[in-house]
Amino acid sequence: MKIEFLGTGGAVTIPRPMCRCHVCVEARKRGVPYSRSGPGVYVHGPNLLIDTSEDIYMQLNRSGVERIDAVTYSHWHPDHVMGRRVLESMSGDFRRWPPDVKPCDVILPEQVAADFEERLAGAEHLRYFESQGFIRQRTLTDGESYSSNGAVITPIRLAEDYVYAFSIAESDKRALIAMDEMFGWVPDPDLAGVDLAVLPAGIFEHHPITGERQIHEAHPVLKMEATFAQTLAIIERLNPRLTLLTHIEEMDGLGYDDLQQVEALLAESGRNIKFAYDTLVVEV
Ligand SMILES: Nc1ccn([C@@H]2O[C@@H]3COP(=O)(O)O[C@H]3[C@H]2O)c(=O)n1
Repeated sequence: MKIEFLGTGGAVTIPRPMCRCHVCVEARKRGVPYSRSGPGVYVHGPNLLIDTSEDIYMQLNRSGVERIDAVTYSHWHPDHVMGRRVLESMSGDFRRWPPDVKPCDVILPEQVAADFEERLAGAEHLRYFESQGFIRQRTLTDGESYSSNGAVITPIRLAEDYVYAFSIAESDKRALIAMDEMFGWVPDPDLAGVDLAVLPAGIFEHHPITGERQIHEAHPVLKMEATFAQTLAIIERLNPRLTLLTHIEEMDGLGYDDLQQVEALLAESGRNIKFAYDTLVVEV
């Protein structure tokens, strides 16, 4: 299987509109890999799209994706779902009569399905798409898996229990893809040693090169969002062959070159941890 990073930004993408910080100015000038659009990953093989940020239209048009056999969502947050109308645009037949629509499977882990009923009109929107034949919805109870083109996809509920990571097994390869929300998560031992882990980088309480504090110790976000240091501890336990970090927030003020330096420091201590960037494709 191949993992394609459609977007490696977080809730605040890079560049942030009208921001004049050096990271945003550089991203506006240089584009990818300095720019980072909304969170989204596509898995070639199962042909599975994970999350649809507001940037999904641009991302799919820019990408090597030729068909989507299934879409799933990690959680209800707006930065991960607000591009969902792509399900209509990619499947709808608006001229033939009767229309020749090929529905796409939308696989919802049970808590995500429940949260879509309460949040951002997600369930209403998906029910409309289903009524038009654009999608077929399927809710997975926790522990249940879904097969697509020979790959087995299992949602894994995180400590932030409204959020799921996805274990994807295809022939003798295993990938773990977590789109966000590592706070408090202790990976199950049976996940140890996956070939590839895709994880959110976490927020940078300290500058990863200078060590300088970047987030006030009393900031409430430190009680809600995993930090980069906490993410590194999770990686220690998970012990993947390769880790790719994503969901990199503009407000952390780290550009692509900064993160390349961090990669080099991690490699010096024998850790195979890299920062993903928009359009990156990795063979597992
Ligand atoms: N003070 C804050 C608040 C939030 N955040 C990031 O914004 C994201 C909001 O949605 P999320 O996907 O839960 O992840 C949050 C943090 O990355 C942040 O980095 N700093």
